[in-house]
Amino acid sequence: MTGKDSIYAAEQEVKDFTFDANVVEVFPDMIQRSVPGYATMVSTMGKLAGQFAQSNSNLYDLGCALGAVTLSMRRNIDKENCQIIAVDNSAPMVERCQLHLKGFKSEVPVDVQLGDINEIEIKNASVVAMNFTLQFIPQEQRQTVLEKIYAGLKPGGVLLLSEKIKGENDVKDNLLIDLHHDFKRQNGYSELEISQKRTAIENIMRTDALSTHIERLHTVGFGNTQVWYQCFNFCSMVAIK
Ligand SMILES: Nc1ncnc2c1ncn2[C@@H]1O[C@H](C[S@+](CC[C@H]([NH3+])C(=O)[O-])CC(=O)[O-])[C@@H](O)[C@H]1O
Ligand SMILES: O=C(O)C(=O)Cc1ccccc1
Repeated sequence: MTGKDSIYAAEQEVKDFTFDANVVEVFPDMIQRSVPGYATMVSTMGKLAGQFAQSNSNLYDLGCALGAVTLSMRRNIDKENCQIIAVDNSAPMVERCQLHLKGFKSEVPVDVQLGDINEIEIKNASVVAMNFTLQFIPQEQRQTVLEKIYAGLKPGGVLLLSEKIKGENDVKDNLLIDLHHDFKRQNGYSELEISQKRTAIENIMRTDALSTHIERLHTVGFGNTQVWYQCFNFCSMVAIK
């Protein structure tokens, strides 16, 4: 069973963060204590998926981790002949996700795939969800990924995108970072855990400003983009084709 995140509790030589078996064990606790509004984002993405799902189409959960968004989307789909394709490039995540999904019954088929977002095909999609995943794609590749998603979406289809964001200048960025660190402290993380985690993700998770995200979504063709959630430096958007 999953446990409490104490990965950075002891002082250590901090290496780049990876989604390995140790992280899988504590992932639900880690994400719940680290991301303000995570449960709200997951449940609302499910509602939006239910609203935008089209009959005879695919719904994608890219960077599915343990499948929280997949489960939330699946609970809300009431259209005929939909299937969910959940993708993650971490083998231990995919393995645990498959196990986890078996615990819930549904009519909607789910295909959990080990794969890289840069390499998978997106086709006949009414909904594509990326809940804190684009941030792990190198910045110079993000537009290409979004172009592929846009091309694979049906007219009226949506991208549901949640991201940790950077403030628009250093003053605003530091204000958001301080509020987020306070949130983590309140959730029981020590100063050492907060600072070692920050070091672990600084090379592998580069955040963009919200304005960069919005401009990029418009550049690839999305006509309507709406931010529907923001708390500190955590944000969720819906982009409609
Ligand atoms: N190139 C890639 N291709 C596929 N997967 C990737 C890639 N890069 C990273 N990942 C995967 O993206 C997920 C990011 S976690 C998403 C939470 C989930 N959406 C949730 O709603 O609970 C967010 C976080 O922990 O910061 C991990 O499982 C990675 O293995
Ligand atoms: O763990 C943290 O403090 C982070 O900021 C990383 C993060 C960002 C978004 C989703 C999950 C974890």
